[in-house]
Amino acid sequence: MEPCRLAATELACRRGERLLFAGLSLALESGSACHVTGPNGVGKSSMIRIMAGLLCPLAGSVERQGSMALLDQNIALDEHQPLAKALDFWSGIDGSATVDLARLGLSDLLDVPVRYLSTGQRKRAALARLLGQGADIWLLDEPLNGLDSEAVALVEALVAEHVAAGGVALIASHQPIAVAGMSKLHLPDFVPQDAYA
Ligand SMILES: Nc1ncnc2c1ncn2[C@@H]1O[C@H](COP(=O)(O)OP(=O)(O)OP(=O)(O)O)[C@@H](O)[C@H]1O
Repeated sequence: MEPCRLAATELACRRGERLLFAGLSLALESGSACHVTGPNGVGKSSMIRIMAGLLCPLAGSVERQGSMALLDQNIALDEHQPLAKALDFWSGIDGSATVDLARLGLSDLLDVPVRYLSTGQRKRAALARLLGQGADIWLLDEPLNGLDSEAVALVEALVAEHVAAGGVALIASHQPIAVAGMSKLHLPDFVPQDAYA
């Protein structure tokens, strides 16, 4: 994997009338991961979307070096297609990264239409999409939602492997996630609202 980097400098984010965070900085170099924590509504998903370039910050900047993949609640798979076909559509676009569908527990589900997949199965399918992209930088928004304990351990292993291979991972999750060496960024519950008045 080529060296990659994801950094934010002095980010601020406002949603509606509320300033969610301000003065937020971080720098993730190749081979590092960060767990963004904080209670519901503090702005974890908003931060991930800013890092992905999908949401404009109120202030600050983001630096990205390397290809990026985003895993969130939208799995972007055709609900009407069997899982194999829905995944094939993207592998035709993403390229040739090989995905071990058996490891993800998807081998027996390939002929099932995406709309019939359970919550955890959908998340596993989203992980297949993530791995298929072969991206340097992973942005994961609540990747453990809906997963059983075995699948949680699998996600932890996948992140550890990605980081060991020189990738970067930024993970927003209110659940504990065990990856050796991963840093933590706790978004504050209280932010003075007059900082950018
Ligand atoms: N499009 C929007 N317009 C206005 N406010 C929004 C919008 N999207 C989100 N918000 C608000 O921004 C705040 C932060 O939302 P966000 O989803 O980033 O939080 P979160 O920390 O990821 O929460 P959770 O742990 O519940 O997933 C919430 O109060 C939410 O209502």
